[in-house]
Amino acid sequence: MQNDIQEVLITEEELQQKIKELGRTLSEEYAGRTPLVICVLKGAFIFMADLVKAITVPVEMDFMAVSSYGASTKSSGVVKIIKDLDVSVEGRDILIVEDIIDSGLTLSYLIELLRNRNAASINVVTLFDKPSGRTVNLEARYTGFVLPDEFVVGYGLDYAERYRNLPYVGVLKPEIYSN
Ligand SMILES: O=P(O)(O)OC[C@H]1O[C@H](OP(=O)(O)OP(=O)(O)O)[C@H](O)[C@@H]1O
Ligand code: HPA
Ligand SMILES: [Mg+2]
Repeated sequence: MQNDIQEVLITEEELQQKIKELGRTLSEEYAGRTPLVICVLKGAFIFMADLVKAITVPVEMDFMAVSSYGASTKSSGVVKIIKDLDVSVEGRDILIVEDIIDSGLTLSYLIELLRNRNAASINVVTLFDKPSGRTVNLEARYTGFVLPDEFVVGYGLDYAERYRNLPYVGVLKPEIYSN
């Protein structure tokens, strides 16, 4: 697996340090409240696990699975709900946890959905942002790292379901995509 990586963009240490910082900021933002933290599966599961441990206010958690990339490096443009939330978001302060915003299609779809379900507030924290990929106008309130225009893997991010378990983020060797 390590041999498939051309370049490490963000190390494990850099990721962990940034997540601690985000946790501190979010703990201040939500002081006195109990947000419903929503993990966007599958990609965000590792970030979610580390982030909630760095948040010191009480939180409730739920999970939603959506997919638009499949086994491709390009968004299909169609966001498919694979698993919906278990709880109602009505009147809740929602914190959406994403691994990456690329085209922005996944999040714009989710935000619209949660607005229609009458959430009290909706904030987004994303570990990675790739502004060059954007096809809809959308920004997260909190962003960990801004990435260059390259398809990345690791720390939850996959290519054809592999590489999610790398503890760092990197770029694959080009020959991997043509296999
Ligand atoms: O801004 P966008 O262009 O919509 O891309 C970002 C979304 O794409 C990825 O999910 P994917 O559809 O690959 O599903 P996965 O999380 O199960 O890998 C990623 O985890 C984000 O949710
Ligand atoms: O760069 C990426 N890597 C993995 N999954 C993704 N989904 C959107 N962009 C990416
Ligand atoms: Mg994916």
